[in-house]
Amino acid sequence: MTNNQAGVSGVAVAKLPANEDKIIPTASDKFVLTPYVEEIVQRAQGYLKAGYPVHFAGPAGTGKTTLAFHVAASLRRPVTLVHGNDEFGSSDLIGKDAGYSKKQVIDNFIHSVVKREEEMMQLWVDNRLTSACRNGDTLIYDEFNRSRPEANNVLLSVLSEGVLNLPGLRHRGEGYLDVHPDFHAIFTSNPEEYAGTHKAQDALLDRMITIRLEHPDLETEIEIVSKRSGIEWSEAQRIVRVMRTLRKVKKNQFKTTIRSGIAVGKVLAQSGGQARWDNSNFRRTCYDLFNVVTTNTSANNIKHREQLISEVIRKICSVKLIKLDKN
Ligand SMILES: Nc1ncnc2c1ncn2[C@@H]1O[C@H](COP(=O)(O)OP(=O)(O)OP(=O)(O)O)[C@@H](O)[C@H]1O
Repeated sequence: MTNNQAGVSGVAVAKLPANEDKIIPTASDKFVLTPYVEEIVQRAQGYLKAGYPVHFAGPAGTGKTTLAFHVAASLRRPVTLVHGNDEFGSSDLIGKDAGYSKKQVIDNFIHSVVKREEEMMQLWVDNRLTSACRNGDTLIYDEFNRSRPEANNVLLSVLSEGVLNLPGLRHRGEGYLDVHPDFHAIFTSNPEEYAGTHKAQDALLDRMITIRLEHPDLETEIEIVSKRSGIEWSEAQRIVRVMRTLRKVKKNQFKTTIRSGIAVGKVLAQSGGQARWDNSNFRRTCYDLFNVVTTNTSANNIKHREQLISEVIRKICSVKLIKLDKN
């Protein structure tokens, strides 16, 4: 990604003007807006309009970040993007002192007298949250629970009182910043992720409205896989039905996500083949993408899981898929 292009997998195309630490998201024709997506978008827009931050929470690949960008684009304000990070301190959000600047005046107006005046000034550099609050931008805080709760504490007064506490600027009489009325915040998190995440403080969750996302409905998944990979709708339908059937096999824990479906579709599009059981390339790609196992899974178990995937592909691909029912 270059400095002038930022985006979420091509869904919301975003531009970053040179010298600006911001993104201007614009609508993209790759974004899929089915009734399922539309309902979520409208709910989020309604909450933001009412002055509440929105939090998209859901498992990996359920479209949280894509939705966050799409909803942010509809606010027509620049977007400040922050990714949660375990190493963040509050200064990574608000800013910090960046040294001193020294001003020296040497007055030699009277020939025999030299007067020297020195002034030291502390230099402060705003970080992303501060500039978003100052300018009324939209903050997207992706995977905010990857940052430690202490780092996120600065958000409490921003979200409830509309005030950003900047202790580092107290000496300049700017210790509190009134948050710009156009400022909005959209958060994302994955409550199922336990590696590298922290439990968000209740006080923060209480200040936002959480929209829980699950895997989208059948129609939406097919549309996304088809549009994002470039394969025919009918081919995407087979891939998605394989994914959705595997998801129901609880014991084997197949974590098939739209992302893996898009990847299977892209490989298929590139090889020019079809999503059929007798296409060994297709079967192999499904094993590689859908059979995600841990390092200590035995070779026997991996084989068994591949057989299961193969059976599901055979079953799905042997029926004529013309009707779209929502299961
Ligand atoms: N409405 C949509 N239109 C088009 N593509 C979408 C849509 N929703 C999701 N996608 C695609 O699905 C994939 C997963 O979406 P996204 O990255 O937003 O999920 P996520 O929930 O943020 O995932 P993670 O938790 O892993 O970061 C991406 O490739 C994205 O482009």
